[in-house]
Amino acid sequence: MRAWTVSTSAVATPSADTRSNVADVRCSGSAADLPGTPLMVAQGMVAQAGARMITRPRLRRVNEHRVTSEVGRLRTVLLHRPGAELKRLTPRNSDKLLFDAIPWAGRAQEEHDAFAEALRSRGVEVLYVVELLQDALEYEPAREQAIADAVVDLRLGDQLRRVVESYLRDLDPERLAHALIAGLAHEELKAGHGLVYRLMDRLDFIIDPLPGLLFTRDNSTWIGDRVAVTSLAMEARRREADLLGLVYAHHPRFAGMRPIYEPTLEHLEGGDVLLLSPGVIAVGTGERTTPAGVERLARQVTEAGLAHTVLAVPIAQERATMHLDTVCTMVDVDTVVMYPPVAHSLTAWAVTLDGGELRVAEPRPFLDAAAEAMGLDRLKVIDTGLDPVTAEREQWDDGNNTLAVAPRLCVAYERNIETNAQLEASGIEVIRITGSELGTGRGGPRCMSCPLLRDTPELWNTATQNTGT
Ligand SMILES: NC(=[NH2+])NCCC[C@H](N)C(=O)O
Repeated sequence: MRAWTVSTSAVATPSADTRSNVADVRCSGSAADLPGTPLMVAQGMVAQAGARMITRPRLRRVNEHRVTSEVGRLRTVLLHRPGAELKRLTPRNSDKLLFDAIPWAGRAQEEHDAFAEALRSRGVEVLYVVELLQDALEYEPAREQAIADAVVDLRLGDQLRRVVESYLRDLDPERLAHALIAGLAHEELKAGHGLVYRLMDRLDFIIDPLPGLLFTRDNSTWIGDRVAVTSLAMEARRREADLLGLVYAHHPRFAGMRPIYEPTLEHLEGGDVLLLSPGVIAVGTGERTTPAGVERLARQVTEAGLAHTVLAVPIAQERATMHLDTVCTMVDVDTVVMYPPVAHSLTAWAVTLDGGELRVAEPRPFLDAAAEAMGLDRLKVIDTGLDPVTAEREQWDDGNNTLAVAPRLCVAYERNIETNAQLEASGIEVIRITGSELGTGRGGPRCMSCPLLRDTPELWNTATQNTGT
């Protein structure tokens, strides 16, 4: 990774308006290959997130975000600390909001803080969605877009829509971000008269909460130096991508970056997207990502030179395997951990760009197709060797959903005792975190994290293949 140093004298002075705190400065130090590249510099701000004071990051270079693999040393990650939206979950709405149980919100926050701390203690910069969103909402066009997205719901009708719009317009960025994420309950809006408001169930929401935002992997995912703002398949999660889209479009940290995918395109979720190696992407297709979504992504990334091969990997259309990363994650440059029943039965259809057209190869075993595209003799599988019942239980509890912090170092839920023991027996260091409450949403460390910057591992730094960067 390049070491950038920035003249601190160029950092703008603090003020409430993010825009006024953005300044162009010049690189110094080891930036000889990019002389005079402009830096976007946002001043350090302090924000209240829950009960904790968080200092916002200060310096960012345009396009300082880049992810070319699953396992390169993790430098920057985007998380969402679960908040009031978890307290909206009830037995009546949890199915629709895609949670399998009602989480104890305070404990979930503690678990999440420990997750973030485990990453920080390994030198990872942790960003929070809510802070980036609040910053973005300082901009009038971002506010307008956010409000328009929130009231598009046809359930509202014209009259109530106008009331909600004017309610949201009166909120400052912090409270607006809160309403967009935690939702707006019927009782919170004193809309008084009006047919829709009066006929609505008192326990219903005018703006639905977004508990799924916890799983930042799904609503946006980075490929090289571009972000894919995804097209979420489940109604309950669609607005998440709108919020991430706002962040990437309006936050100065991402100025100049054009997304490679958008929520208006065919369904594609980040949990299905695995960056096997620079230039090679596996994309699961099942309950969430559609074949059309894989085809669209393949076109976008091959035409942009971000990848040379996209492997379409069909997975069972079931809740237990909603994304490819529920059954397979990478723990080293040439090693995956996989749910045993699928390890040798998954297939892959290799898609490449040939004379402007997408060419689709005949399906082959996933492990073979992946190894070939990655230029490896073989892709190693950590065979957890578990009996079928333990394997099924631990898969359900996201045992295969690890987050690599570096090659052979990953974060995993502690409860998956057998899977973690097998990982360690194979030479993978495991950072264990508790997830009894976080896991009620059916997602593990990989689902709860969106890497923004990883080093490219040594193996591929020297490789001659198309790196897509
Ligand atoms: N990448 C993942 N596996 N994400 C898990 C998402 C879980 C979430 N409750 C959903 O159903 O959408």
